[in-house]
Amino acid sequence: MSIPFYKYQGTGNDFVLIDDRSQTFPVSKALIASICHRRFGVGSDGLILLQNAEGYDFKMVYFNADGGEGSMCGNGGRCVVRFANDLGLFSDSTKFIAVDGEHEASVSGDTIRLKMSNVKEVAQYDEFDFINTGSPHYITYVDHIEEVDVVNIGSEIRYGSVYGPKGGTNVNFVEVIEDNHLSVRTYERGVEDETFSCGTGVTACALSAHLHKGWAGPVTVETIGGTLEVAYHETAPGEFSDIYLIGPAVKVFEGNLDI
Ligand SMILES: N[C@H](CCC[C@H](N)C(=O)O)C(=O)O
Repeated sequence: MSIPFYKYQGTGNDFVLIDDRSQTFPVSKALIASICHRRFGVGSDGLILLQNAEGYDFKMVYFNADGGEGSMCGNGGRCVVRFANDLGLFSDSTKFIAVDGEHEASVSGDTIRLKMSNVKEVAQYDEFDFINTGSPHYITYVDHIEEVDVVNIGSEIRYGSVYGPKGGTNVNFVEVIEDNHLSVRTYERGVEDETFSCGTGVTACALSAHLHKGWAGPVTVETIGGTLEVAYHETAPGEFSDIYLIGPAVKVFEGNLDI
């Protein structure tokens, strides 16, 4: 069977997108992992099905590269918004549903502005912060981000005794560049590697930095794959609404999967 697919990337976080409005894609962990595999498949950090949903322009169903159904993906969200726009499902602004609830987004040129779920709780510890921005994020601050062994330290924390048994966590390393400006590198669970950018992670780091530094935002965040911006409103100490993840998302190529 031959299934058309589209490859998109947002700041180097790349995804296979499938128009599954007919809901005929044969979801299986092994199949999705093989499509995402960088040697045997198309190669991507995840796979997203665009499906119909009543009352919304579309539904986003996200899978990590290991084939497991993931929690929210911020860069994938921006890519599926661009995909829906390319398919003609909306013109400037959209409302869609994902695993963590409803999202609004708008498209302006190359830039996608995606509204993220509200954050009601930030856990702060001596060594790190923990924030769920649709996906779980461990956040720790470093002085020289280019020297961090992201894969080894990240996987120790992801599989460690605190978060391992709870389903794991994504692990972010943050260097403060100047006021309202960060550099972030992320170990992503489900990919089990460093990715070029992680949208929910970048969002969590911006909120964490706001609490540490008292910045007004928006916060500009450098990732390996490019620059993102996070705007937010702190409604009460450690509670945020109107959180927006802003940055580019583009189509790279399209083809057919022989499965
Ligand atoms: N790349 C994604 C995160 C995917 C979430 C996933 N790695 C997990 O928590 O299972 C992002 O841009 O937000």
